[in-house]
Parts: sequence; C-alpha cells; structure tokens
Amino acid sequence: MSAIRASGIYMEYGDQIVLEDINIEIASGAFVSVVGPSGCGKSTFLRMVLGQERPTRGTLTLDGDPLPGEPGPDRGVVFQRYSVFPHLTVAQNVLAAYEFDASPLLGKLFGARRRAAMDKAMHLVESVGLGPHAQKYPSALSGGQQQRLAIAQALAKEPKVLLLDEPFGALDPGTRAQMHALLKPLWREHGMTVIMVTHDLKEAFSLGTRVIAFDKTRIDPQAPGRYGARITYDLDLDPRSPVPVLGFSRPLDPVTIAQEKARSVA
Ligand SMILES: Nc1ncnc2c1ncn2[C@@H]1O[C@H](COP(=O)(O)OP(=O)(O)OP(=O)(O)O)[C@@H](O)[C@H]1O
Repeated sequence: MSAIRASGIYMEYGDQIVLEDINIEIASGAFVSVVGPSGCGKSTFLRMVLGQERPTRGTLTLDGDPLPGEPGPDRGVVFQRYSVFPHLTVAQNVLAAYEFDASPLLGKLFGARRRAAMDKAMHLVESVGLGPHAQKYPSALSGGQQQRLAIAQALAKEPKVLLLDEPFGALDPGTRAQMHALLKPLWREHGMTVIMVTHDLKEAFSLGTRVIAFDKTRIDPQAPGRYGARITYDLDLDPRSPVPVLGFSRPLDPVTIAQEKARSVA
C-alpha cells in the first residue's frame, strides 16, 4: 500500500500560488529526497505532510486515510536548527518524547513504566552514538551531536514517516558524512518512510531511493505568484524498481551476476 498519496494538491498564500497540482505516491519504506531552488515550496510540502499546513486544494492521504490537520506521533520531524529542550539532558530529552507519547496530558510516567521508558530512551541514545553524552545538556553538545539528539527524539515516537528539513545543512562536511552513515541504518532498522529536503544533490542521491525535484514550469513576469512549482523530475533509484532510471546504471543483484557468470562459462 502506498504510504503517502498527494492528489492534485495546491498551496496558495493569498494570491501567491506556491505549489501547483502536485500528484505523487510515495511507497511505504521509501527514502525520498526533495530538491529544488530556494523558495520553490519544498518546506511547504513537508509542512503539509507533517500536518502543520493544509493544502488549499486537493487531497493528501497517509495509508489511505486523510492526513490529520495537525502533527501526530505517526510523523516525526527534524529541522535544520536543533529543536531539542535546552533545560533537559540528552537522556531526559529522549525520555520526554516517550513520556508525552504514553501520557499526553501529564507528560510524565512513574514507577515501572518510567523505568521501562528510560531503558528504551537509553537504547535510542546509544544507537545514535550519544551514550557517553547521555547526562549532558544540549548546550554542551556539538552541532552534529545536537542533530543526533533531534533524530533520537523523533525516532522515540516510532513514526511511520520521518520528515527531515535540511537536517544536516548546518554541519561541516565531516560531521555530515557521519550523520549519513548514522541515518541510513536507522531508516532500514525502523522501516520508516523518509522525506528529506536538501540542497545537497550528492546527499540527495546517496541517501534517497527516490529523488524528486520541485520547480516552476511557467513564470508570469508581471505576476510572480501566478504559477506555483510542480514536480519536474522524479527519479526512482531503487535497484528493485521495475521502472528503468534514465542515465543511471543500476547495480546488478547477486543472483543476476551468478546467472550471467554461469552463462559465460557455458
Ligand atoms: N506562512 C506563509 N505565508 C506566506 N507565504 C509563505 C508562508 N510560508 C511560505 N511562504 C512562501 O512560500 C514560498 C515557498 O516557501 P518554502 O519555505 O516552502 O520554500 P523552500 O523551497 O523550502 O525554500 P528554501 O530552499 O529557501 O528553504 C516562499 O515564497 C515563501 O515566501
């Protein structure tokens, strides 16, 4: 089943059309990179999937149901700027995500439930490589470590969909590479659908199983807001995909390689 489906969606602010007639199906478990020029509506698209904004026209569904008009635990988000609680330690930040999930009114757990949540939080803290920093406050963490924490916080809710808005944009190249190495196994392990906005094409292609580009196809010089961006490229990089990818050689799977070897020997 398709996880996310956008049918004829538009986003308009007053008389400015930002997104125009967006139609896309994103399969469950895909890693979709979203690229495009500044101001073309990438973050707006992400905010619509998050539930922070409603499309002005068209429908957006998650697993066949209309997306709720507000953020929910089924969708996690990580922004470019660190969005963690500054007054809580690393461990407490992740624990808070579990507590709010399990006890939305009080935001607190007690006794055995709290201990179980703390165990899960520590496991997640370890899995993003922050074990040695669990008792530190965010102000004592580097930028990359704060982004690891933001990712752990988002994962604590076990979201079906993880939305990443230029998550590594503020990091130096070395830390970025570390974050890439961290994110890919986490995505596989958690079986989430990921939608990541990025300005870095190399990042888009190395992490994504699919890369989509938004851009305006029509421009009215007299009225810049008259036309919105559409999806101008949609490249499926998944080697199992039945659709060939133009311009990309697809790595052969081991069975095909073995069959080809056997044929050449025969
Ligand atoms: N709340 C709002 N009210 C009015 N206009 C808005 C609002 N939010 C976004 N816009 C406009 O929508 C357009 C798309 O913005 P958006 O942030 O989605 O672009 P983007 O592609 O993510 O840009 P960037 O790559 O620079 O982050 C911009 O022209 C922006 O000014």
